[in-house]
Amino acid sequence: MTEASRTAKRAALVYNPIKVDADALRASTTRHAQDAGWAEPLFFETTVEDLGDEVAREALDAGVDAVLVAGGDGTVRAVSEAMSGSGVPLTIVPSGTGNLLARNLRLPLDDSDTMVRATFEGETQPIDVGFARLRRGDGETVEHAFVVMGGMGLDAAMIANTSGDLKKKVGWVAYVDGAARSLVKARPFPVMYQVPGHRMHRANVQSVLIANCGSLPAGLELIPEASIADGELDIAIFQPKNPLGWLLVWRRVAWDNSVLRRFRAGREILALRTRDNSIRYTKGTGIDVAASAPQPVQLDGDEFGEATHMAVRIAAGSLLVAVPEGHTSPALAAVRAALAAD
Ligand SMILES: Nc1ncnc2c1ncn2[C@@H]1O[C@H](COP(=O)(O)OP(=O)(O)OP(=O)(O)O)[C@@H](O)[C@H]1O
Repeated sequence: MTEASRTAKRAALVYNPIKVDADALRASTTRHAQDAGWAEPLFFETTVEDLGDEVAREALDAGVDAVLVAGGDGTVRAVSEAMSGSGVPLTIVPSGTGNLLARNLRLPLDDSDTMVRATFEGETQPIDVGFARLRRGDGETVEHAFVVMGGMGLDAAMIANTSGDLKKKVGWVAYVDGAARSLVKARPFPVMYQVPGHRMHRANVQSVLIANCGSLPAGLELIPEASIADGELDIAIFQPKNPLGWLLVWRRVAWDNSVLRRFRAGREILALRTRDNSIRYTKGTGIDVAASAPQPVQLDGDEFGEATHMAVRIAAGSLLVAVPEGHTSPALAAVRAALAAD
């Protein structure tokens, strides 16, 4: 090893081999690393057993200066979990059907070369990461991160009921099919929930959704105010009274939030609808939700089994993401403004 290669910076690429063109991505990472004077990159593949968190920790232990992740939302979630708090920047190379984090950061979705280059020449921005500690029915606890959103109840059941084959064919539209099948069995369940600094509530809910950012594919805005860098989580408590109530929820999610909000007249219509309390929004640095019976949980669109208790906290600004030079998005612009004001 030469003196130069010992002191040069090094990147690691973590990728899901069933989701990406591995040869092309490795070649592009090597080429951009060389151009920037960095050492030969390290390459790690995810496996069915390790969705990416273990190899990302291996890369961090090897002392890398940057990590790139290429895969679907599950891979991005797992790698972000390992990288949170490390101070090492993460580049998201969009590769799945959802690309939820990349969409929320308004990153280019079809230009992996630009994202790879951002690792070596771009800028970094801190974003928040959510952590959900789940207590299982048998008392066991596990903690996992989410970068986009987590939830307990119907939203998780909907994901569990979504066929993988259909998702491959039609992408996120498949969740509508999952939702339809879950709705047939949907029963509200009683929970106690508390946001730090607020009183405890008791409610019959169909779903509790906790968002770090608010955009879903197809232009749906689930929690439009959710910002990925405000140090707070946006929480939606779904309390439809009956299956028809879900039509109201979907109307609000798909129509009100995505369409009406863009127009002033639309915003006036929205204001008139606040009496319909099928969704209650709140905000906080976390939430504790206790259910009387185990309920399904999802994190960033992947099933995480059932839990009786979910304690969610935010690790504010704990993940550094690489963005192309000069890149901005509403969420990142807000962070820059806040940093400039300090
Ligand atoms: N080496 C591998 N061989 C086979 N399957 C793998 C391998 N590595 C990961 N997987 C599988 O890939 C899935 C994770 O995929 P990933 O999150 O990258 O995409 P996705 O869930 O389809 O995301 P999206 O919803 O964005 O398309 C897991 O089911 C995991 O078991």
